[in-house]
Amino acid sequence: MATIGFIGAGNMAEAIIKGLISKKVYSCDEINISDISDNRLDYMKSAYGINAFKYNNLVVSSSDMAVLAVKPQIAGEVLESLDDFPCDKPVISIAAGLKIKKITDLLGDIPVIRVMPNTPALVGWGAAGLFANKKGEKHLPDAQKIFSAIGEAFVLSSEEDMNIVTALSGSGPAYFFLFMEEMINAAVELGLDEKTASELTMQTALGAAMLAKHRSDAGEKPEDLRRKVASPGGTTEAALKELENNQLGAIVMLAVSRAKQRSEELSEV
Ligand SMILES: NC(=O)C1=CN([C@@H]2O[C@H](COP(=O)(O)OP(=O)(O)OC[C@H]3O[C@@H](n4cnc5c(N)ncnc54)[C@H](OP(=O)(O)O)[C@@H]3O)[C@@H](O)[C@H]2O)C=CC1
Ligand SMILES: O=C(O)[C@@H]1CCC=N1
Repeated sequence: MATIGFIGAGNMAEAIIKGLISKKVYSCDEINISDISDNRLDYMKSAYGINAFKYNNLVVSSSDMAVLAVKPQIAGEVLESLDDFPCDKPVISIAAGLKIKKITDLLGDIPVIRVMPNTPALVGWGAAGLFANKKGEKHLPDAQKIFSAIGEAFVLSSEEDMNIVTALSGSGPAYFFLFMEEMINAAVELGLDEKTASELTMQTALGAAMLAKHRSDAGEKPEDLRRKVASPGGTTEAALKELENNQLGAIVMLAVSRAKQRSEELSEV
């Protein structure tokens, strides 16, 4: 699929790039990156055999599609520094909170596709929300192809929804990792060795996610599956009561709302 260039080659760009190479969506020589850090460029070049550039402008001019993958706080200054941006070159922005309007204010009336990916893209299990401006709509199939190759891609009906998607699936992997960390800690504190605790936790998380995904086709929801684990008067019921009594639902609501609010705040920087 022609060439793709990443402005900023950090954690999320690496997850996408590794996914794209392993799924053969792009070959290594069709992927360009730029980054402020020479060490990072050297690492990415040697790890993936892709083309590394010191200057963001060179990545734009060498690529058919540009992916903006720097932190939202510096996205404005990075965009301002891109000279004479071609009016027909599509930009995929993965920066949390960064609105399409800010991008077109700085680069002109160009095709823009906002995407909120997540790091499981690294292993082909990403989840991404996409929204394009009018000019970007014709590039949406290409963007969907890219993000479906490394997971699942969902086109959103409004740009506003991007803040919720950011709080849900963009940040979401971290919530599950924290839950896994806490499960491992609990098992270790109760006397299990760390390796066994860690492997059992990971396999359980994977199994639960796979089961939920498979059974959703048959109309079964996570709450139905939860009930099948919790035998009346059994161990799971005892544990779930503790989670409920300690307001797990309210804590999750608070966390996801705060992430959404932070995404909205990042639109203002
Ligand atoms: N991490 C995640 O799970 C997700 C992140 N995102 C979004 O992806 C974007 C990148 O996040 P993430 O990969 O985590 O962040 P990182 O900090 O890991 O990556 C950003 C990279 O850009 C580099 N950089 C800094 N300034 C410039 C510049 N002027 N020109 C070119 N490169 C520069 C940084 O270098 P240095 O570190 O030296 O400053 C760093 O290597 C963010 O906008 C974030 O909102 C979206 C979904 C999920
Ligand atoms: O934490 C962040 O701001 C980024 C966006 C979603 C995941 N990581």
